[in-house]
Amino acid sequence: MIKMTDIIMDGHPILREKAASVKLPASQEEKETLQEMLQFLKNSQDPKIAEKYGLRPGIGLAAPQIGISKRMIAVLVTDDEENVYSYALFNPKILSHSVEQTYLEGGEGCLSVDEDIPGNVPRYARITVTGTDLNGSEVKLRLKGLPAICFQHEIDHLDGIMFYDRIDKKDPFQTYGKPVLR
Ligand SMILES: O=C(O)C[C@@H](Cc1ccccc1)[C@H](O)SCc1ccccc1
Ligand code: NI
Repeated sequence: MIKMTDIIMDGHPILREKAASVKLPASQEEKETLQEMLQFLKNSQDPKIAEKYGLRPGIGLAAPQIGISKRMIAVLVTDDEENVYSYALFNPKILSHSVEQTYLEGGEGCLSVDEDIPGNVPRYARITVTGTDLNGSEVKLRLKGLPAICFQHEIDHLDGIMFYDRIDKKDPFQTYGKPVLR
């Protein structure tokens, strides 16, 4: 199982690389890794398991964060209407996005960053994402709210972008449209 000791921390060069596309169909090993990434999120959101293994709750994880520079992400997030988004995708890509922006009220965090970095992170309010799931099927998702922010955070990891790169240095608490409440 993936534990916090498997998470690569900020400063490691792999978090600044552009991850390689996964040649499809994915290998058995790549499928097992992606499945383990989703399982980590489930474990991290289970109070008993998280407590037992000292897991930080996570709603997303990108393969570079476990030392694998491949375009693979897992997302396990609930939106404000209690819809659960549980996805493990190869080669996720933002196909289109709104002009309208948003930001997560209170700022963002990252499993690869221990310290709190204050500031609002501008994100697209709505995105259309595609990718290939563990069964090899193409998935197309239209997202808004926290799921949209989460997918953008994870896809940024595949391009070597950390959330704090996007915080305005001159005015970190600048707002971007209507906030997504935690
Ligand atoms: O480091 C990661 O990629 C996982 C992040 C993803 C994330 C951070 C901020 C906003 C959206 C996604 C972790 O899940 S940080 C923990 C967390 C938990 C609930 C809500 C926001 C952040
Ligand atoms: Ni992160």
